Amino acid sequence: MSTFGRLLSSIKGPEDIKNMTFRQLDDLCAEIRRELIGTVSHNGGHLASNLGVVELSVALHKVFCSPHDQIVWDVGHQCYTHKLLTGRYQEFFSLRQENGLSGFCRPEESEHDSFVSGHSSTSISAAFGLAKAKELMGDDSYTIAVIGDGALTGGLAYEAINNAGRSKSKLIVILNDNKMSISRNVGSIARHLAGIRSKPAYFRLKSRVEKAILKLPKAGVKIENGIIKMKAGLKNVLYGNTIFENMGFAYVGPVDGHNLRVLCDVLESSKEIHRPVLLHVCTVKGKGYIFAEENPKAFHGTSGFNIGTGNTEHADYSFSKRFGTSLCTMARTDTRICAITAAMASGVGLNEFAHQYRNRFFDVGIAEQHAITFASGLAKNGLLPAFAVYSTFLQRGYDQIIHDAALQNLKIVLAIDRAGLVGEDGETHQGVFDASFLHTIPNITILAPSSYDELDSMLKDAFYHYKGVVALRYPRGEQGFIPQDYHSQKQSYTFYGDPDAPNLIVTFGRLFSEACLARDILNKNGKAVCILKLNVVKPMDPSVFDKVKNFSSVFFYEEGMQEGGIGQSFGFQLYQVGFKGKFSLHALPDQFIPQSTVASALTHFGLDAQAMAASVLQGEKTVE
Ligand SMILES: Cc1ncc(C[n+]2csc(CCOP(=O)(O)OP(=O)(O)O)c2C)c(N)n1
Ligand SMILES: CC(=O)[C@@H](O)[C@H](O)COP(=O)(O)O
Ligand SMILES: [Mg+2]
Repeated sequence: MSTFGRLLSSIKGPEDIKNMTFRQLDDLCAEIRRELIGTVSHNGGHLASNLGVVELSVALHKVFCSPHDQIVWDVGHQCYTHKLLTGRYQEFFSLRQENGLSGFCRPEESEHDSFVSGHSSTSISAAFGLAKAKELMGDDSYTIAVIGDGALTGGLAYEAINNAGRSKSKLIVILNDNKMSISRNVGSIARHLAGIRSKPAYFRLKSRVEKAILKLPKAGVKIENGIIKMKAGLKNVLYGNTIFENMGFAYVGPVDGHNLRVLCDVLESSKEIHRPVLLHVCTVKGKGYIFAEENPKAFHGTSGFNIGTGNTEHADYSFSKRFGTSLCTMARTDTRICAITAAMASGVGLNEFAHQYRNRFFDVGIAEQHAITFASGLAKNGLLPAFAVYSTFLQRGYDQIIHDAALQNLKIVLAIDRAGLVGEDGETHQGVFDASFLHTIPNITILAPSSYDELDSMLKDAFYHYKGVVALRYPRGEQGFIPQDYHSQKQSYTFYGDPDAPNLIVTFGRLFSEACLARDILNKNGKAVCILKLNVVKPMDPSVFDKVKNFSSVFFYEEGMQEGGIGQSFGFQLYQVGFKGKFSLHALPDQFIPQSTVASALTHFGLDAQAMAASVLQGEKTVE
C-alpha cells in the first residue's frame, strides 16, 4: 500500500516536523507539491509562487517556533505550504472558496498567520513593527519577513529597510529571488540581484565556496560581535557590497532555496546575528510542475486546470483584453499615448501594447504611487499616459492622484480594472472602494462602461474629450448581458426601458446587465420598469435629476461601498431637487467583503437581477 501522503496528513502543527529527518522532509516536500497541484487544479490559485517556496516554508517551520517566532509572508500568495504545516491540511480542499481557507494570510484563520496580507511589499514594515513591539515587551523571539524579488520593487520595502537597518532587532528578512514578479521582474533592483547571483567569480567558486562554508560551524558564518566576519570578507571579494549591507543589514547568501539542509543551516546561523539580516534565497518559480516551471507567468495565479496537460479553464475574452486592444489601436495614430503598469501587464491586458510599442510602455514594478506621479510627469510634458491598474492596488496611490495629478488638472487616464467584486481573492482584492474615494476629488471624471463597445468609446473620450484626470472603471472578466435593443450612447446617462413606468432602477458598470435581466423578470410579472444607466458617474449631469424626479420609486444599485458611495450622493442630490417619491439604496455594507464567486456575492448582497426584481415587486421603504 502506498504511504505517499502519510507524512503530510500526520502533521497537526509545525512541531510535528521538528523531529523529522531530512530524508523524511524531502518526502514531505514531494507530498506537499502533489497537494498544492491537486488543490489548485480544482480551486485555482497562486500555484507557481507556492511551488517555489515548499522547501523554504518547511525549513522555516523546522528552524523557528511559530507562532512565537512570527513569520510574515509578503503578499501572502505563497503561504499555502505554511498553511499545510500549521494545522490546516484537513481544510485545504476549501482553499479560496466561499467560507473556506483564504488564499492569503489571515490572522483570524490561524495564530500562525501573524499579519494580514494580499497587497505587496508590506512584510518588512510589518515584521519590524512586530519585532519592536516584542522587544519592548521583553520577548526575545524572532520575526521573519519573507519577501519576493517582485515585492522588493515596492517603495514601502525600502522605507522599512531604511528604518530597520540601524536597529539591533531580531529581524530576518528572507528575499525569495526567483527572477520573477508576475512577469519577469524589472528595474535596477532586479539587475542588482542578477549581479549578485551571476558574477562569474561566484559561479566559478560556487561549489568550493559552499563546501567551505558548510564545513565551518553554523554554515560558515563566523560571528564576532554580531558581525559575520568570514562571510563578509569572502563575499566582498566576490560581489562587493550589496544594497542591503549599505542600508545596515547583514547580508547572507545567495543560497539554494531548494536545498533543505543548506536552508536550515543558514537559518540557524542567521539566528546568531544580533542585528537585522537579509538572507538571499534563490528559487525556481513553479518548481516541480513542468508546466508551471516552463510558464510561471501563466501559473502565477491560475484558474482550475488539467494536471496532465496544464490547460487552464478561463474565458478567452475580457474587459482587460479589450482595453489592451483598444489602446493599441489608438496608439497607432497618436504617438503621445503611453501605457503604464505596476507589474500587472498580463492582468490588465497590456502584453500586446508592450510588444508593439516598447518605448511607450512602462512597467514600473510594484510601485503604484510612483506610477501615478510618473504619469503626471509624462502628462505635464505633453504625453497622454494611461495607467492600467487594478482597483484595489490603486488605493496605494490616493495622495498621488490628489496632489500630483488632480491638483494640476493633468490629463492622465486611470484604466481601473477589476472594479467591483473580484471573487476568490477576497477581502484584500475587492475593487469596491475606488468610486467612493475618487468621486470626492476635484478635476476627476469617472466613466463606467458596461460593454466592450462602451469601453472603446469611453477610452477615446477619456483621451480627447474630458479634461483632467479620467478614471475609466470596468470589472474583472467578461462583459455581461446587454440586450440587443440597447444601444450605447455618448451622453452622460442613458434611460432604457419604459419611460412611463413608476419604478426606476439606477445603476452603472457591470450591474447594468443585472438590471436588464431584472427588467425581463419584472416584465414577465407584468410590471414595467425603466433603467437609468450612468455612463459618467462623476461629475453627475445635473439634468438627470429633473428627469428622475418624475418616477415614484427609485432603486439605486451600486457594486461598491454604500458609505460615501455614488448612490448616497445621487440620493442626496435627488432630494435637493424636490423629489417626493421613494429612494432606496442597495450597495455593499460597511464591512470587508469575503471571498466567494462574484455571482454568489452579488446574490448575498442583494445586487443581482433576482434581488433587484424582488425589491421592485415588493416596493421599498423610503430612505430619508
Ligand atoms: C500593491 C500590489 N500591487 C500588485 C500586486 C499584484 N501582485 C501580486 S504577487 C505579484 C508579484 C510578486 O512577485 P514576487 O514578490 O517576486 O513573488 P513571486 O510570485 O515571484 O514568488 C504582484 C505584482 C499586489 N499584490 N499588491
Ligand atoms: C496575488 C495578487 O495580488 C495577484 O496575483 C492577484 O491575485 C491577481 O488577480 P487576478 O486573478 O484577478 O489577475
Ligand atoms: Mg519573484
